[in-house]
Amino acid sequence: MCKEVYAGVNNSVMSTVGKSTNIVWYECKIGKHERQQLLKQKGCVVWITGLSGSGKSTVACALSRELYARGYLAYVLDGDNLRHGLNRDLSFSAEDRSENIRRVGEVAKLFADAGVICIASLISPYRSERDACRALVPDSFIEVFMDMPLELCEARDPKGLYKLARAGKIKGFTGIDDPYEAPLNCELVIQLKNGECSSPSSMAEQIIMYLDEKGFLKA
Ligand SMILES: Nc1ncnc2c1ncn2[C@@H]1O[C@H](COP(=O)(O)OS(=O)(=O)O)[C@@H](OP(=O)(O)O)[C@H]1O
Ligand SMILES: Nc1ncnc2c1ncn2[C@@H]1O[C@H](COP(=O)(O)OP(=O)(O)O)[C@@H](O)[C@H]1O
Repeated sequence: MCKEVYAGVNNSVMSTVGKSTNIVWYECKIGKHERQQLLKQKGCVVWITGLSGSGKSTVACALSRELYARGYLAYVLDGDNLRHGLNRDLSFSAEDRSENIRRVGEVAKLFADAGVICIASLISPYRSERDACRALVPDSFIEVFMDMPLELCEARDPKGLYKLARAGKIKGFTGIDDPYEAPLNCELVIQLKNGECSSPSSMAEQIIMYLDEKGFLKA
């Protein structure tokens, strides 16, 4: 929340934002537009949501690779990886997951402002928090739902976490004893076709086609 308080010296607008008082936004001469011209692309956020094991990290990296091969700059913000650093203080409680999503949304916004195609891949189980991230970059948020059945994710179980959750050794595991709220109005849904999972590169291609159609792959 930003509350304008008063005009300080040089008529600069002093604000209170969250717990910060008396702060002033500093505008740089080189902005998003200039950076986009340099990179010949539009900064945006591709937000990949879905259950653990649904293929978020795989498609995020495939997308980053395919974009790189075509000369576009992308950067992956992966939930698991960010929990090794920026978000290492957060657990999997509802409150901490919300804070996790909020922080990743803010970081993604910075990357988009830098002109980069930011690919955020995290479970992000709550609709309202994903919507809040969308509201940070309203015209450049592409929500991608990895709509894979729980049974498939659980059968994959690459880290053995579902097994532990079923055995009661992990409490509050998404899809088992913690909620996942599927998107209602997302830009892209990636699903099984005739019961088969497409290859990561064809999923990446589906996203690239969308980015191209919407004009993100030109300045
Ligand atoms: N309780 C519980 N529930 C879900 N996931 C768990 C949990 N504990 C650990 N993990 C591992 O953490 C990864 C998810 O982290 P995220 O930051 O993406 O989660 S969230 O968006 O805050 O819900 C997730 O990685 P992915 O499998 O890549 O999704 C899991 O490996
Ligand atoms: N399109 C795909 N086809 C087949 N296997 C896949 C595909 N995408 C992911 N996988 C496999 O599924 C497992 C989970 O993928 P991962 O990307 O780690 O999911 P998430 O990041 O959602 O947890 C991995 O073993 C991965 O190799």
